[in-house]
Amino acid sequence: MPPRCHVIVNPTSGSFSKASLDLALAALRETGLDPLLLETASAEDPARFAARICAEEAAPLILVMGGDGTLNGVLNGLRPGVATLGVLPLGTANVLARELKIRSLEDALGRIARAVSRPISVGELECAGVRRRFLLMAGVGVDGQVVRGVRLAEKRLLGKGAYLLSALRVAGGWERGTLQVTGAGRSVVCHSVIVCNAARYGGDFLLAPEADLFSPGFQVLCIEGGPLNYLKLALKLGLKRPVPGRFVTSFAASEVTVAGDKPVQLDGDYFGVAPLTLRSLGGFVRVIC
Ligand SMILES: Nc1ncnc2c1ncn2[C@@H]1O[C@H](COP(=O)(O)OP(=O)(O)OP(=O)(O)O)[C@@H](O)[C@H]1O
Repeated sequence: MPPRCHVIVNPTSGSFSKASLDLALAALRETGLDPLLLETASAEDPARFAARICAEEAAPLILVMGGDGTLNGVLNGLRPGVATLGVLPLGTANVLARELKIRSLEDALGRIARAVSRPISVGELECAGVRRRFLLMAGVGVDGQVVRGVRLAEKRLLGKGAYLLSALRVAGGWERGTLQVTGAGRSVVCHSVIVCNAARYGGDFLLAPEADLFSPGFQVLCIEGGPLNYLKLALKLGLKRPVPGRFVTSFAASEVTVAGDKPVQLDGDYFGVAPLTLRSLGGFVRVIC
């Protein structure tokens, strides 16, 4: 019997199409795999499906067709060190796929056929007794506010443009409070913090080149100041220039606490409100790369 793989598909993700799904299933069968399709019907399904698969199989291969939010859901249903994940990017930003330098669906299918995988580290957030894992980044402050303010209808219509609209609304009602970020013997008072488990952010923008999915630990970027500083930061990222050091304090840490009461985003989806603690979990899951 051909080896089984589970294909968790989010039909609501940014660039999903029935044609892509059919192409992927046919390619997987051609590779000699037996794909079992699990189509999500709600935002809770990715984690539920992953938990069920890990309860039933010792070393499952789970392929995720969707974006970073669906991958985050799957990550949160996994048992540590058990599964191998494959990414079939059909989301809006597809940051994990970009981080793994996956260029297209066809490229992703080629990598699954070659079956080379490596363990990656992930992050775990703890907030008011709730734990949630993340693959890419946790943002507290302005980017949490921007993600919270994204309207679904605008995202469907404009894709990434919906984040720009939300950012304009955030700039219009600027909030001046501070956060206290503590980790690796440092304590920084700032306006926002982005704790990076991966180097890229929001697409192909290289925010934290020192952060490495394949090594434990985070790169912590503490941002000070008002809207002008965030605009400068966005322009530098857009122009592929290094992040400015004058108002961004950057350090490496494997555990970070954030005190303050600002909105939090995890892997591009809204989570809730700080305070919180973030920990790096080394070698949590293998990923096809
Ligand atoms: N069937 C579904 N109905 C509604 N929401 C879903 C469904 N399946 C998954 N979701 C949730 O939708 C959110 C967005 O999905 P996903 O990340 O796949 O697409 P995206 O937002 O277009 O891509 P990216 O995150 O890469 O920008 C995730 O939080 C995911 O858990």
